[in-house]
Amino acid sequence: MQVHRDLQQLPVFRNAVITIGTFDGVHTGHQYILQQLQEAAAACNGETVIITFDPHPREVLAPHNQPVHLLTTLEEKILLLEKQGIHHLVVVPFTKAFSELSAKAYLEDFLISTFKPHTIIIGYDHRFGHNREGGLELLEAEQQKFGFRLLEIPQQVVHNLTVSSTKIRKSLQEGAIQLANELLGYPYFINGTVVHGDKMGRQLGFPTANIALNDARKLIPAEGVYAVTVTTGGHTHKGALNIGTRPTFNGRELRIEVFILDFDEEIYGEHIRVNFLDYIRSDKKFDSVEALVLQMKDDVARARVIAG
Ligand SMILES: Cc1cc2nc3c(=O)[nH]c(=O)nc-3n(C[C@H](O)[C@H](O)[C@H](O)COP(=O)(O)O)c2cc1C
Ligand SMILES: Nc1ncnc2c1ncn2[C@@H]1O[C@H](COP(=O)(O)OP(=O)(O)O)[C@@H](O)[C@H]1O
Repeated sequence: MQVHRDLQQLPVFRNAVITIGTFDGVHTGHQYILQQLQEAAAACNGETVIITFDPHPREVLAPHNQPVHLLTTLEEKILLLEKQGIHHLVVVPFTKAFSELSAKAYLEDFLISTFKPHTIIIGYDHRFGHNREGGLELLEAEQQKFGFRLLEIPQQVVHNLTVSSTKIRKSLQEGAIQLANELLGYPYFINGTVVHGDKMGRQLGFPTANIALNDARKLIPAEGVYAVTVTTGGHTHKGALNIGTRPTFNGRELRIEVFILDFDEEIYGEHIRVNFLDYIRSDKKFDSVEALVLQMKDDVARARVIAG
C-alpha cells in the first residue's frame, strides 16, 4: 500500500475506486466497505484508493478540552489497512478551513478534481462538507455531470447491533471487551513503551511492566483486570493486565501494567503491544497485600486459560 501525505504529489490513479472516511478502528463495517472497494476495482481494472483525514475530524471540531478517544492512531490504521490489501491511502490534513468547505465545493473542487473517480463507494451514513450538509443525495445529483459510479454500502450488523466506532468505544469504556472485539473483527490493542514503576511488583512476586502509551489520544479500556497477549522483542506471551490507580496502595494516577506469564527479562524502554482478550474483574482495594497477591494468583490462572 502506498501512503500519500502530500496532495500536491499524488500519482495519476488508473480508474480510481475511492472511499472516504476516518475509519477509526478499521472495524468489521469498514472491512466490508474495503472488500466492496476491491471487488469494484477488480471489475474495472482500477486502483483502490482510501481517503482519510488526520488529525481525526473530532479533534479539530470538538469543543475545546474535550478529550478524543481514538480506537486507532494513524500509524495503527495504516498497518490495519495494509493487511486489507488496499493500493493507496491518501491522508488529507484536516483543518478548520477544510472543514468549512461547502458540501458542493468539497465534492467538486476537492474530491472529484483531485481523484477523478471511476467509482465512489460510501457507507450508508457518510456525510461531508460544512456542518455535514452533504450526503448520498448530493452525490446522486452530481453523478450524471461527472460520470462516476456510485455505490452505497448498507449498515453492517453483528448480533443485531449496527457496527460503529462509537459503539466500540462505548463497549471498551464499559469493559465489554468481547463485544468490542467482535465488532472490530480483531482484538483491541494498545502500543506503548515499558517505563519504570514503583518497584513493588517484584516484591509481590508479580513484576509488572508499566506501559506508557505511544499516543495519549488512544482509548484506554475500563479500569479492571484483563486477560491479554503481549508482544515484545518479536515474541508473543500470555499476560494478566491491570488498568487502575492501585487503590490497595492508595495510588492516584491511572496506570496500565502487565504481568507477563512465564517470562523473566528486563524490558524497560522496549516497545510493547497488548491485545485485549477478555475482562476478568474490576479493580479493588484490598485490606492487605497478602489478599491482593492471592487474588493476583487467581487472575493469572484465569488469564492463562483465556489466553490459551
Ligand atoms: C493482574 C493484576 C491485577 C491487579 N489488581 C489490582 C487490584 O485489584 N487492586 C490494586 O490495588 N492493585 C492491583 N494491581 C496492581 C498492583 O498493585 C501492582 O502491580 C503493584 O502495586 C506493583 O506496581 P509497580 O510495578 O508499579 O511496583 C494488579 C496488578 C496486576 C498485574
Ligand atoms: N514476568 C514479567 N512480567 C512483567 N515484567 C517483567 C517480568 N519479568 C521481568 N520483568 C521486568 O520487570 C519490570 C517490572 O518489575 P517491577 O518490580 O514491577 O518494577 P516497576 O515498578 O518498575 O514496573 C518490568 O518492567 C520488566 O522489565
